[in-house]
Amino acid sequence: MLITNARLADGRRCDVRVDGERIAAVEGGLDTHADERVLDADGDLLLPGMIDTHVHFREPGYPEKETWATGSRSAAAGGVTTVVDQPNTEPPTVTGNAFDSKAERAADSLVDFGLNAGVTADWKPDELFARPVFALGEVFLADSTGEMGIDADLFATAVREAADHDVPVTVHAEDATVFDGSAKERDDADAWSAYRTAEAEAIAVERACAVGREVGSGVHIAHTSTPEGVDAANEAGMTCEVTPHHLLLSRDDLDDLGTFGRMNPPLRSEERRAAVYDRVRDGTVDVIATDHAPHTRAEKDAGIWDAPSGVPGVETALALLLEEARQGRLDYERVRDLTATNPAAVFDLPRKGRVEAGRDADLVLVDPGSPREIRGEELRSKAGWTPFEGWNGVFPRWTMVRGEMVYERDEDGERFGEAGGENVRLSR
Ligand SMILES: NC(=O)N[C@@H](CC(=O)O)C(=O)O
Ligand SMILES: [Zn+2]
Ligand SMILES: [Zn+2]
Repeated sequence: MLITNARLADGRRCDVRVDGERIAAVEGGLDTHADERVLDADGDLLLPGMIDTHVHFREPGYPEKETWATGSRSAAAGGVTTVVDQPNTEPPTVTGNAFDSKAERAADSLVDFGLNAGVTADWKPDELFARPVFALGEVFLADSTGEMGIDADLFATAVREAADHDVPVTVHAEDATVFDGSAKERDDADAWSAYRTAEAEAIAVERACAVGREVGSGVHIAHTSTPEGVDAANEAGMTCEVTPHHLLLSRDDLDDLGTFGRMNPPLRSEERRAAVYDRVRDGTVDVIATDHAPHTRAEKDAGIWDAPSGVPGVETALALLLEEARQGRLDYERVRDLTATNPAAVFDLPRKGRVEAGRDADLVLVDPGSPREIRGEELRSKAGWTPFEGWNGVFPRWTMVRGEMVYERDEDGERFGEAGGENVRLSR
């Protein structure tokens, strides 16, 4: 297959030859081979597919919230070619059997995937590390959906075990001992942000990084929501990720969002949001990941202390970032690095993350000048809602995973490919 007349994030014009699952060449003026399929990119932007290192696809256990089939369609339509699933399913992914049963469900995935292993008091590290685990994580330092919060001793043990097996660790860093209990008297949506304080994140990030340094290994901080958290991770020499919702939404949006804006860590002040954005723009933040955490409308439509935490996001992340780039607030190379090149480097995926000969043909084509309005009910996630209702997003014309089209949109409508996703820790 030859993709002609593409523009890369760095502005280069080129053709891209795809041979089977891999990129064979990236050059200007490649000649078409006999019988070769030609895809004209019409000068549009060709990016490496997004590697979303943080999704909750909910199987096994909660198929009413999401399945691998629906979650991965949402990913494909959003330009995400690899997803990494988190362990707070039912059963939690803390034993060999639980990992195996999740791997069976993941066979429904349209896109490539990683499967994380979790840590609870009764986890089985030997069983887990004998399997193709993507990372240990998210390791919960405080309770979130699934109530998998653990204590400091178990965390230190877990980081040591992971280092022994050369497996990366990702951390949900909040410290419940510094949550503000006085907020519990309120029942407005902002009470959640008042309760789970910014300080609770900073303290937990520092603690997690200190353990990483002691053990002599890296930890990756999931969904950092404050400039203090980002800076603490960065100063300790660790990596971190930011979600689109912490980048683009703040406590000021909670009047509109209500309990649909409840997530962990919670939305922060407009000042903190803007400071996080600065750190995303200047490269202090390594990765954008969605923490795609679908819950049904019915579940979210509850009081602030009863609604589950989490928002969907795998389909809208890259589209929102490309709209930020269209508006001139980010550049395309930064978007590429945050969504593909950096996650591939941080999590050691040498075949992913770049439009370069030898890498997997995980590719997304977008017309960067043509945004579309986001409508929750049109997204493929079972959630059927989004905190970005009515925002603009620049969505893919097509998405390809290892040379296979998984999503295409044109004047004739939309088409999805077949389930063919592979575990990225196998055979690599
Ligand atoms: N972020 C959330 O608010 N919720 C996540 C869990 C998590 O990532 O902490 C979920 O699984 O629902
Ligand atoms: Zn989390
Ligand atoms: Zn999460």
